[in-house]
Amino acid sequence: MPRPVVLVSDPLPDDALDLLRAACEVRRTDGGDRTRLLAAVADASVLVVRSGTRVDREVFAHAPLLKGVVRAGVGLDNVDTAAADGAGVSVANTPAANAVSVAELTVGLAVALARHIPEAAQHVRRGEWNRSAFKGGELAGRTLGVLGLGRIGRQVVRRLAAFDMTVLAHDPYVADDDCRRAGAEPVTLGELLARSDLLTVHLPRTAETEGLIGERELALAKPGLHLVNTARGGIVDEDALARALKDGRVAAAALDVFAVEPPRDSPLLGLPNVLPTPHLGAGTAEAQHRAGHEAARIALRMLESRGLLEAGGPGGTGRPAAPGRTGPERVPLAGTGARGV
Ligand SMILES: NC(=O)c1ccc[n+]([C@@H]2O[C@H](COP(=O)([O-])OP(=O)(O)OC[C@H]3O[C@@H](n4cnc5c(N)ncnc54)[C@H](O)[C@@H]3O)[C@@H](O)[C@H]2O)c1
Ligand SMILES: O=C(O)CC[C@@H](O)C(=O)O
Repeated sequence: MPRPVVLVSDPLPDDALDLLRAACEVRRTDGGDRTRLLAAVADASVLVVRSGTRVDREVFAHAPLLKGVVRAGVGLDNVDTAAADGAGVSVANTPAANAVSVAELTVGLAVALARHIPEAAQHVRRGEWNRSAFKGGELAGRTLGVLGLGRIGRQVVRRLAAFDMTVLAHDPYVADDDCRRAGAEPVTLGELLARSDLLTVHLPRTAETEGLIGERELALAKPGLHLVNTARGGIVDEDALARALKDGRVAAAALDVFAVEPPRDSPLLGLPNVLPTPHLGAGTAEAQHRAGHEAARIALRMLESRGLLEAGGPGGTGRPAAPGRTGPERVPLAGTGARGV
């Protein structure tokens, strides 16, 4: 049987690539280079991406052999899952792989805002030593608002509750009892905004969540709010947030994500009370190792289930081979609650 082609169009750790190479022909391309991507995907049976590759109808039209797309990471907003369904292509992600890393970055950003750490570091580097210019505030005793109580939101609750914060959460898809068990008081979005000193966003970017925090919502926010977004750009409207930061309704924002990345034209970049990071939430060795390995194993399982790889091979599931299984069978997504087709 010829070795199936797995196209990897975003950075993946070497050990995950080795897992794929043991059973497949692995080809690399740059998902940001559209022309090369469309040419390279022509022979691919599985495409493995992170957030740098837009997988849309045009990609499926250029990929007659494609059976699966694997997103090494959480957000599937860069994959058109309806178009994949139409093309008979399975889609999977690695929903749990980077939750701890994103939660830890969120805590770091919250503390950095509260204590002016980036500005203070720049100050010292400039040879200055004016300690009173950087008076901060404690997180202890303040109120945390978590928007989106999924995997990452829950990890953030656990960590910031240990800072002695009062914790509120808004997530219409989580039952109140479950929310309380996770350590947060369930509240409406309006109450979350009105009561939170620190608001942290952990939603997927969907048609429903795009612009969810806009002018009207920011007007409801408690004066002096600190906002952290490590989820997706566009959930918080950037123009509205820029206005709120300029007039002081929002005191400071830490943003790991932007509506367009890199965010060259964002109205937020020039503001002194914005702490931007370059989409670093999953940027740890541990998260990338977990996501890369999980993505590689899912890719192998997809190939097995389509009869393109012997079951039980390197990294395989060990399930007995099922001759003739070439139909459009769906590979279950890793973890629970993830979306896919
Ligand atoms: N910065 C990064 O590098 C990075 C890394 C991983 C994930 N992310 C982003 O973080 C997001 C959250 O990740 P997760 O693993 O916690 O996902 P998750 O699916 O476990 O949780 C998302 C939660 O949002 C809730 N939700 C959906 N619509 C909502 C709405 N309108 N109002 C309130 N809650 C709503 C869902 O019910 C769910 O509980 C991902 O979708 C991804 O976009 C970013
Ligand atoms: O690929 C990345 O590093 C970003 C991952 C992150 O945004 C995700 O949704 O998992």
